[in-house]
Parts: sequence; C-alpha cells; structure tokens
Amino acid sequence: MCGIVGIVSTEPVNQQVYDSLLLLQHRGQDSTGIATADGSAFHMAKARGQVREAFRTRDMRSLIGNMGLGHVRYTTKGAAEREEEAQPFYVNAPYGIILVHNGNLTNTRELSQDLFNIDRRHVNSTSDTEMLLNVLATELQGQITGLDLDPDQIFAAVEQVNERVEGSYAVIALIAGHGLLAFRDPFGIRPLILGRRLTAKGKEEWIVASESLVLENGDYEIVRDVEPGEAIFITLDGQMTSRQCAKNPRLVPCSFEYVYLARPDSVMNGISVYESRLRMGDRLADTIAKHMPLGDADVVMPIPDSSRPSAMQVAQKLGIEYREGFYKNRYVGRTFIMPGQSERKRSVRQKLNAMGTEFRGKNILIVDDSIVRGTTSQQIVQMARDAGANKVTFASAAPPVRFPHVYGINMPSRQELIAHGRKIPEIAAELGADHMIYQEVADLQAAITEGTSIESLDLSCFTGDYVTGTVTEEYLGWVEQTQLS
Ligand SMILES: O=P(O)(O)OC[C@H]1O[C@H](OP(=O)(O)OP(=O)(O)O)[C@H](O)[C@@H]1O
Ligand SMILES: NC(=O)CC[C@H](N)C(=O)O
Ligand SMILES: [Mg+2]
Repeated sequence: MCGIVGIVSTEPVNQQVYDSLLLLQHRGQDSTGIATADGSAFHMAKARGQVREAFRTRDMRSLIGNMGLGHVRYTTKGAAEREEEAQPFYVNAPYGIILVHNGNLTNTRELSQDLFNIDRRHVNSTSDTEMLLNVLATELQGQITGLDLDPDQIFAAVEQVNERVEGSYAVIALIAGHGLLAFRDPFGIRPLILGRRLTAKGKEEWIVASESLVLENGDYEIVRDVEPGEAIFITLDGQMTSRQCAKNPRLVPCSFEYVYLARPDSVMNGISVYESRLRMGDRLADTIAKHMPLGDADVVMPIPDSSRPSAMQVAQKLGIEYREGFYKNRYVGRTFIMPGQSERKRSVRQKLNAMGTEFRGKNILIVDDSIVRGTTSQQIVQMARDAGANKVTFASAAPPVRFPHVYGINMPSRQELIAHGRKIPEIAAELGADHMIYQEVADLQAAITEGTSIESLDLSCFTGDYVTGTVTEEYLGWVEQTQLS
C-alpha cells in the first residue's frame, strides 16, 4: 500500500498536499513525491525517505499551482532504493499526464510486452505504476479527436484501462490544462475517498485521498468512497463528473487495511477501522477462551501500536488486566513496511523495549494485530522471557498469513511467511511461545463487515483465494523468483 492524495482548489495546494502526505505517512516510508499544475505547467519534487526529510523549502516554493497530488511509497514492484522509481510518474503525451498509484498490478509481464510491441511505448523503470500511466496515456490518445478533451473521452479511456490492467489500483492523475482524474479498480481492493469543501470565498474545492482522516483533518465534507470501477473527473474550475467504467464492478476491499495498514481513525468503505479492530478483539477473545484456561494469563499486553484496540477488547472481554509492558520508541517508523529483512529485524529491537516490572513472574497474553514474517513476534517473545515472564501466550487478531499478498502489500514469497507450511504448534515453537492462538478467518471477515452490506473481502493472504483471475500458481512462482523480500 501507498498513500495518495489529489486536490483541486482555487488557491495554491502545495502545503495542503504536504500536510496530507504527513497524515498518510503510515502507508509508506520508502519515498515520497508531490506534483502541482500551474495552468498547463507541471512542477514536481520527489525523493527517497519520509515526508519530513524529503522536501526542502525550495521544493515547496517551486510547487506552485491550484491543483496537485502527492504520494508516499511502500514499494511492491520495482526498486525501493531507486529515486527515479518514486512516484509520481509523468508522460508528456497526450496533453501531459502525471500520476500516482496505490496498489499492485498482476499482469505486468503482458503489459510490458504490449506497451513495447503494440503501443510502441518506452517504459523506463520496473515500476508497475509507470506501465499503468502509459496504458492510460495510450488509451487517452486513442480517444481524442481534436485539441479538446471532454469527460466522455476520459471515461472511455479508463474503461479501456480497466480492460487491459489487472490487479489492484487506486489512481489519481493530473491532465495538464484540463483537470484531475481519479479511479479505482473494479474490485475496489485499495481505498479511495472523495471530499469537498467551500473556501472562504464560497468556491468549491475537491480532494481525493486514500483515507478519510485526511479529509477530516482538512475540514472537508466526506462526499463518499469512490466506487469500485468508478472514475471521477474534476475540471480546473471545480466541475465534478463521475462514471462507472468497469463491466462487472464488485466491492472486495482488502482486509489487511483493517487489520494493520490504515489508521484507526479512518473510515473506509463505510467501516470505522478502529471499531473493526475492537470487534476483532471481541472475537479473538472468544477463541482464546475456547483454547486457553483463563488462569493461564495474568495480564493482556498489546504490541504497540496497531494491536492496541484489539488487545484492549480482549482484556475487557476476558476480564484480565490490560497492561502496557512494551515501550515504543516513537522515532522509529513502522517496521513491517521497511524494505529488507535486516533493517526490519534491527528496527524491532530499536523500536520496542520491555519493562521488567510488568513481566517478572507473570503469565503474559501478548496480542498483536498480525504475524507475517514473525520478525516482531520472535523478538517480542524473547524480550518477554528476558524480562522474567513465566508463561508467554501469543494471540493474533488476524488469521495465519500463509499466502503471498499480491495487491499492494510487500509479502511476495511464501517461504518468508512464518505460518506457511506450519501448523500452529509449530509456529509457537518457531517463535518460542508456550501457546499460540489465531483469529479464525470467518471471525475476521465478520469483525470487519458486521453491520454493512459488504459481502466479500480480499482475504487472499489468509486463504489463498485471489479475486483477480491472473493470480495463478505460475504467477506466484514468478513473483517469488523476481520480487523483493
Ligand atoms: O510478523 P512481522 O513480519 O513482524 O509483521 C507483523 C508486525 O508488523 C507490524 O508492526 P509495525 O511495527 O510495522 O507497525 P505498528 O507500530 O503500527 O504496529 C504489525 O503490527 C505486527 O506487529
Ligand atoms: N504499495 C503500493 O501501493 C505500491 C505502488 C506501486 N506498486 C509501487 O511499488 O510503487
Ligand atoms: Mg505492530
């Protein structure tokens, strides 16, 4: 996942885009970029690292214009360390398009061949986003007849993009001299939400972003989530039109957003992330009660930050004291979304420290939101033991992650997943825990969708069922061989 934002205003947008990216920082830490449009001229600044360290005052000064977009990257395809693969990407024809993308395309092999052989386009990186941009540019080029561009032509181009591209994509693009285009894949796997506000002068401003907290923070009214398969076009003077551009749209949002990725204070597809985490805790407590004699835990402890709501709820439901025994260094970022296993491993130790008094002689029930590679949990169990814990039970608010996630989360190979090919007692042994308890898949689904009309979720990393057709055994093998770990 990455974080994206786009704004059409009547005033300069550079600071607003910057502020929005700061709020989306938890979605990507590898690199970041901002682009603005001033009339028909684009301005762009992108760099490796986090928002606060990437942009200088001189970058901000150069980002002039009343329409803009921004990106924070968590690499899933291409190289995390190469600055030229940071987003946004730009093509000069037709009109000039600049684009950001959250998601991951699963038919990049076919796309790169078609772009070269049929469309005669040169893609200068290994990024799937640059391919997506070139497909959009080709299709838009195919629609235009004269100098003008109308929304019908744009929507027809997005229809073609939806035909050619597979995987997950929430996209925002600026079309020079015309406006802002945003669209979401036919399954709405990755999030995108639309907001509006009036300026002091009574003019309408629009925003699209990955998460609702950005809208709330900027005092925007939440209009709605962009529908799966829907495209939205906002002209430079604030006229908004939208159209369904997919043949068979069906909402199948990514469950991992609710488990880990999104900020708890966001509402995504009408579901409060925080409340879904509380419900995960509720259901996990029932499973724990079934599998563990209650005397086996003196305290419930979260692994800060993401598991706090679920752990709190587990403690309350089981009537066990909630204690915070791990102190988190707030200056270390999220470890799971760091590129490279050695950095992730080192960061867990830097990030968390166990406070002896909370552990000595006690039976501890540790709750984390998810266990993926086991990088965090292995070290946590050891830290608990070193601090004098008696029994250590480890509970996960998500089911075992046994399959790669190919829709925008960097867990491409089965071998690196601690639960892959292991039974639960074997995972416990691997982590050094006395006992392990995982959320059931049906409970996770119910915890997220309860009280909504959402029928399906992307649960592929737990079940191995992929909603887009192209994810075959052969594809997964190819991803394992070629992608980052
Ligand atoms: O099994 P692993 O491969 O270690 O991955 C899972 C862990 O990584 C995440 O924490 P992270 O430190 O990224 O962020 P957080 O502070 O939001 O919990 C997640 O919350 C788990 O704790
Ligand atoms: N996590 C994401 O959304 C990543 C977007 C894109 N696939 C990239 O690697 O840059
Ligand atoms: Mg965590």
